[in-house]
Amino acid sequence: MEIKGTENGIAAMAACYQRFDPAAYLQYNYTPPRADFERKDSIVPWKLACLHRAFTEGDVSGELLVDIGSGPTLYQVLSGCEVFKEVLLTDYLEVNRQELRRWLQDEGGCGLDWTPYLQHVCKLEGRRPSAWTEKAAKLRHVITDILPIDVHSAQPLAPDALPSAGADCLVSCFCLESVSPDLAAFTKALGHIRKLLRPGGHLLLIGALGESYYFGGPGVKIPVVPLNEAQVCASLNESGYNLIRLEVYTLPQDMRVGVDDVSGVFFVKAKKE
Ligand SMILES: Nc1ncnc2c1ncn2[C@@H]1O[C@@H](CSCCNC[C@@H]2Cc3ccc([N+](=O)[O-])cc3CN2)[C@@H](O)[C@H]1O
Repeated sequence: MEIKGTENGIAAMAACYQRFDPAAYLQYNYTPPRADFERKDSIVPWKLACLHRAFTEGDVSGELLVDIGSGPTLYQVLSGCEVFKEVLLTDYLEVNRQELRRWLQDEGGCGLDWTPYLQHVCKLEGRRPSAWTEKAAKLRHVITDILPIDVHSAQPLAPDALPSAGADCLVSCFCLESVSPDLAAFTKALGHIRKLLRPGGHLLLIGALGESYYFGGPGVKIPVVPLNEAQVCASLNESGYNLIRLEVYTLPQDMRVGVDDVSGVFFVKAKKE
């Protein structure tokens, strides 16, 4: 019964995503107060600091970084693009892949101005904020493709998408728990993406704690499997990762803006032994 339930849940989830609105989603989550670079306790600066530290503390290296479920956002690879020669972005929806392509081709009409994000990460790297144009150029150089992905498939990417050895590092932000109908599906998806990673490679995972829904557009209410820290740790362990670090951010009241019922955000650095 459980399996049947999960299959139906995954199909229902896919139907929800047909109504996902990238522009609205960007406005809900990637503008102030959640993305306020003047506020020490804003969520996006916290996420960027976690990613900067994880990519630059010396144990993460290689050629290829793959971002799992990029959505219409780029912030997740702003630090990684300085460490890896090649970055692949992925998403389930063509509307999101198109949004990313628009930015990459610098043709204007993007749903969000990423300049403040680029400037903030330059600051984290000890560079002058005006170096953001170099970082933008670097990003446009290292991102070599934007691929379709389905984390519920035992083979999430097309067979020839990655070198046979796999990716050297995976990053995934707010994806798995938002596309999984239950904890079993979340854990299984972690196992599916693990196969994309070479032995010794790292997984950098950011996700929501206590989230049961979010709005992917006006009136587009998308169910989320609510997770707590213990479940995240157990799922990582069960799906074959070694946990290196788990950090938690608890949302201040004024970050709860009605677009979801998130209570916290987790950051995980883990390794595939
Ligand atoms: N089967 C699939 N495989 C892979 N990707 C898939 C699949 N189905 C949909 N997708 C793809 O995954 C989706 C990724 S966006 C998911 C949004 N996650 C929840 C949202 C995000 C968010 C952001 C920021 C903050 N905060 O506190 O600052 C909180 C929150 C919590 N609410 C979307 O791109 C879809 O296109």
